[in-house]
Amino acid sequence: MSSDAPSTPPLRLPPAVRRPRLGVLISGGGTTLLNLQDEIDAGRLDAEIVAVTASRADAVGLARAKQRGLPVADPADKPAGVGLSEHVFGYLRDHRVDLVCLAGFLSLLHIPEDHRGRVLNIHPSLLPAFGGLGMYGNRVHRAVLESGVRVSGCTVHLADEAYDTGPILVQRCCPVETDDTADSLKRRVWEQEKTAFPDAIRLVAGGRHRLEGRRLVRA
Ligand SMILES: Nc1nc2c(c(=O)[nH]1)N[C@@H](CN(C=O)c1ccc(C(=O)N[C@@H](CCC(=O)O)C(=O)O)cc1)CN2
Ligand SMILES: NCC(=O)N[C@@H]1O[C@H](COP(=O)([O-])[O-])[C@@H](O)[C@H]1O
Repeated sequence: MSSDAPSTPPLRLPPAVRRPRLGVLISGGGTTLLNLQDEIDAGRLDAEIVAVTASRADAVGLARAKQRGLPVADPADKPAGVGLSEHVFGYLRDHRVDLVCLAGFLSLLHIPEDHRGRVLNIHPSLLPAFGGLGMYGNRVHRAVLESGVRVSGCTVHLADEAYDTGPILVQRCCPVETDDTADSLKRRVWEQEKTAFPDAIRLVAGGRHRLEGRRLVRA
């Protein structure tokens, strides 16, 4: 059967970059963003956060980022009639961002050609399970508990055109305990998220891997 639908070329990882300039996109508390800055300050992650913005003007993390001295663009400055993705990628381009980190960013992004393969997302489950539309924050942990699985964790993946379907870069797992609540599971998964995102940034910036279809392999 033939289709006239335009096919999107497969994602490719970018070339190595010694000290990546990071753009970080948030929607909520900014804990993931501040953890990245903590890792940089501790000398464990050789990177620089050069641009931060959010999908919503009331994201608490924006104030926390400003307090920390990070460069923040106010989402309220988006002109009416300009799409969120167009506005966000214009800002990231202006700041010559190498890698874009979706750190609890809750909107679907339309990723332009010059940023394909450079956008990383962290998700608090072991994808491909418990991902997709409606799966964010504690909703993920509640779905995990209701399913009865005994292991959960987090995934850092390259963002493609859809929610949570891009090639997987890093996964970390942890047990699901029989007396867990969504909050206790969230805390255990977060302990894994703290190192998974920096690991994925180092992996992509290192330039020593490539994608073979969806599979990450040594270059
Ligand atoms: N092009 C891509 N954009 C985004 C990706 C991606 O992989 N490709 N990942 C998401 C992050 N994500 C989980 O990791 C996620 C975020 C939000 C939702 C969701 O259902 N959102 C609601 C709106 C919620 C709100 O604004 O409060 C919705 O779309 O109706 C699902 C998954 C980031 N973007
Ligand atoms: N589907 C995306 C998703 O659920 N992301 C999750 O939201 C939290 C963001 O917290 P923060 O806003 O305090 O950094 C993080 O746990 C992240 O994995």
